[in-house]
Amino acid sequence: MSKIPAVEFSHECLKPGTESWLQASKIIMKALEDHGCFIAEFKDVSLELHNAIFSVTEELFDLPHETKIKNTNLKPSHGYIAKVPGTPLVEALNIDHAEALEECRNFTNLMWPAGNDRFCKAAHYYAQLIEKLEAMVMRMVFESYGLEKYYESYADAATLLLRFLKYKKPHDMDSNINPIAHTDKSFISFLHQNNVRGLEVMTKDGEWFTFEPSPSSFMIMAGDAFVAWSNGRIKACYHRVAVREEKEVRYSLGVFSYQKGMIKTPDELIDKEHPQQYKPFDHVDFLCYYDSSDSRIKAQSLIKTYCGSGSGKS
Ligand SMILES: O=C(O)CCC(=O)C(=O)O
Ligand SMILES: [Fe+2]
Repeated sequence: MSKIPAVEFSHECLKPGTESWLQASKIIMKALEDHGCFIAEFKDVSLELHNAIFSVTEELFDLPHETKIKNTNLKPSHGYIAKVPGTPLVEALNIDHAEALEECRNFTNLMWPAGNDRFCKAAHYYAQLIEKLEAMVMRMVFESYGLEKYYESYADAATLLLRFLKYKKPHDMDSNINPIAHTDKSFISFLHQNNVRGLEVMTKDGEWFTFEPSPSSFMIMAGDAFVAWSNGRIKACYHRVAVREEKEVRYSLGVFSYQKGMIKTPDELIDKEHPQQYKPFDHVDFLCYYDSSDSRIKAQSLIKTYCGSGSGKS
């Protein structure tokens, strides 16, 4: 059985160009091309920070429904998500551009008009840490493909969506709390969970792998946009949430990286052996396309249908 590789990351210790950096790059590239995911043991996230962020997450979900619905966004799945048919016990709130303190503050003031500095600080600090992790991972990918000259423009166009998720335990067997298996629409996603396991990813052998919760463990998954950018070299991680434990409510945090504007496969990744598989596309437009698709096909990645070279998109 293939296991998902785990790599130790630390902003302080893992420096570009060092032997440990090159080693980590090799492991993550193979994992992204094989499974579409890997586990990061991100030492910058201490138990204390883990507890702090999940404590404010609980506080957020304890707010009344009337308050939570104020979290709106024109982009699909970027605002309050609740009472979705089929999964009524899953709830999510989202901070778009969470890397910007201003956006964390706006969200906080919307949820707590009298202010909640503890929440704002924890959310922004967490987003900044993931931003550092994202930068390390993506720099490794660009370098591994010999595309470091494009890294800065990628980083300038990257935005982070911070999602808080809650899975309530069902009181009856009829209500399902587990959303359908899917691939993310993001470029790359970072998943972190409280002490209740639930996230499962599909390995290259088609088996479900359970991600064990730990305060500094992150499941890093490639989304559909990453697949198109890499001309199909990187796989999108197919995953699902299956909460099997009865005892507690599950909370998780997702950080999803999106690109502002167009995503285009670098010319260097296109040649005779690797003909262009995806046409350039706008990331938000792809999200809208997915959102308006029939829910029966939502389990599929849809990126091929949307902008695959054989698709109708010109
Ligand atoms: O809760 C999780 O661990 C996963 C959530 C997820 O897959 C998503 O929001 O796309
Ligand atoms: Fe997902």
